[in-house]
Amino acid sequence: MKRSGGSESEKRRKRRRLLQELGDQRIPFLGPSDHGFQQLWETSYSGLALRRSCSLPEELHGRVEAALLTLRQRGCFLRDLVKVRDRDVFTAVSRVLLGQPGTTYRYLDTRLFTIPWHADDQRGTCCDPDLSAACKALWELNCFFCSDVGHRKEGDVFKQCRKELVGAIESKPSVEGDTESKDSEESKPSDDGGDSESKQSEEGETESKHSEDWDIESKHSEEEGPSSKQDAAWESRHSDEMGDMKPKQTELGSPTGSKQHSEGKHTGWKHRPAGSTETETTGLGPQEKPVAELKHSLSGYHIEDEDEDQLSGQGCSHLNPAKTSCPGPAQFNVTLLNYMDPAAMSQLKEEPYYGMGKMAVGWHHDENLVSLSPVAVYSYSCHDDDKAGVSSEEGPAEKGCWRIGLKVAWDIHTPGLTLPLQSGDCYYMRDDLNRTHQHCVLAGDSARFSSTHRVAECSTGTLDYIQSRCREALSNLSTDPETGTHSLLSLLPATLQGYEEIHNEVEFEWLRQYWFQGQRYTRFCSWWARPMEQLENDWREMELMTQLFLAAVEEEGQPEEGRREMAETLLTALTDRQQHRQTWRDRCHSSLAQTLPPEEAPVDRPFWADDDPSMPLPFDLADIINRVESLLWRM
Ligand SMILES: O=C(O)CCC(=O)C(=O)O
Ligand SMILES: [Fe+2]
Repeated sequence: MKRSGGSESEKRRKRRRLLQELGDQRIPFLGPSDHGFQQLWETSYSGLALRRSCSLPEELHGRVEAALLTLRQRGCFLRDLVKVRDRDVFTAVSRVLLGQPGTTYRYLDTRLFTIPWHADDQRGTCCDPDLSAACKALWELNCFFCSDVGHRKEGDVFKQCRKELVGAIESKPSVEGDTESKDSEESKPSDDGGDSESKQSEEGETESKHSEDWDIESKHSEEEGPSSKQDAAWESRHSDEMGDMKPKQTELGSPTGSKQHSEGKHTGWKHRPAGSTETETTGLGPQEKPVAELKHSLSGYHIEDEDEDQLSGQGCSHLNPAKTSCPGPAQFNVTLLNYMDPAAMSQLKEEPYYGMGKMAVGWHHDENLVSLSPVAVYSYSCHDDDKAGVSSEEGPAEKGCWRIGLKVAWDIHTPGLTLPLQSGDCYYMRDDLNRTHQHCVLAGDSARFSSTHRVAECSTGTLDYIQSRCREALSNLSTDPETGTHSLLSLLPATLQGYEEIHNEVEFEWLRQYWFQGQRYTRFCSWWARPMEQLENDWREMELMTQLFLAAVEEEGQPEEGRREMAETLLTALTDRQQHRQTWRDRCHSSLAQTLPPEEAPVDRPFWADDDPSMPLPFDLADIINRVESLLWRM
């Protein structure tokens, strides 16, 4: 796995030092109702941009929401059994990857394969019409983001929205009657007489005290909490981290110590201007409203935006589904969809450093992205009709709102930032925000989806890429058309080494990654079935090539020097292969893997018995490795 900058131990040291310095104190964080929020956003989180729900075309909301519900209903959302610091862990959120056909996205030692989105009306035959429509809707959303994220002048989107936020806060939408919001003023870091400044110093990855790889490994880690049926297994493996994650008890002197208990102030914060009372009177969140009503309820809150007409109008040319590629400079090629219903989670971890609340996704950087590329996120929280009916006084959308948390990496000076998201809100992480900052997702009360659009760095992550690699390797295999006898064209060690590496790449980065995720891909969509079969056929030919390589090494009467070099090359490749096979076997047979239902259970494939006549070499390479080793000793 790629690691960026600094050694493990250096980071651990740095982290420890900063944690020591922080002691029992919490780092302050600001939400929209805190003084200084806007300024903090501008000065320390300027790469974050927000686009409110109301400024997206309603049709798009409708299609995207329907798509997400379809995908959920089909069971497409699954928790990933990822690897963090050599441990197998289930992600707390369930996920599915959509994107350009043949693209993959790799995170935490897991390669996700896209369900292809459908860019035009020529519907693929890989999935049924409902799924196909869902994929298309997310492609449309992707086009919207491609166009929107690079479209505006710096800061445009959120400046407008912040103005709106501040307006909403200043007008203290008392219709909501949230008394807690006042109390929370007392716990603002800015009210602590400068303590927020003085108590902080060079932190580090505080979050990483329970996940030391977090800052480097990025993306989701073990921080993702347990849930449902895997809880017990998860907890037993993570009791140490869970211990670490527990909020600290000593809060004295911490300006944010009481913040956690005053989450109401966030719930008291309203996006709507005072006077927009529809949600209150109906007690329903926007999602439950008829479209016309929704439009009306949002209209009082529209941002005065140069693109407003274009965005809310019918004629969004950039949404034209007939186009196969998206306009705009940001070419998001995948979206990783997340889903979590907090009610189904028996235990979510508390955000440990700021006291921000329960985390659905722990602190991380998004990994495997093109450097400096933006990330665009659509947030959809499903409102619970029953609850909404009961709490007619408070808009359910604000109560128990989902929030995104941000922090500056390796920094305990700068307060964290939380941004509540109402259903349909979108946010962008631009410039180097993802590199310099980390983000987490703080769970609200309702079930929630997000669609996170990314420019995946896929120079070695597309089907085209791996197919061309396979062709390259197989170009060294010659078959006599008359006898069918196989031979290797080149026996140069450097050449053979390259081809053995391709052999390992296709086996471990593609075949085993794919089958480890069980039947999940073929269950919903047949797109990958045939390519995977082809890759497996290519790989089998490469097994034959390795066998020929071994035969050449073991052949007597060759010049000693050349043979030694060949044997060493082969030994390295085989040892590597043997180790990786064992790692994948272990992953497939881990106790967590056993908890999965058959259709999701990892498959250890390719696997074959020693006496399988169709396979040129055994699965277990121990004997061959011994043979090559002793041959080298004898030389
Ligand atoms: O759900 C979100 O808003 C963001 C999720 C996230 O950070 C991720 O998937 O990497
Ligand atoms: Fe993320």
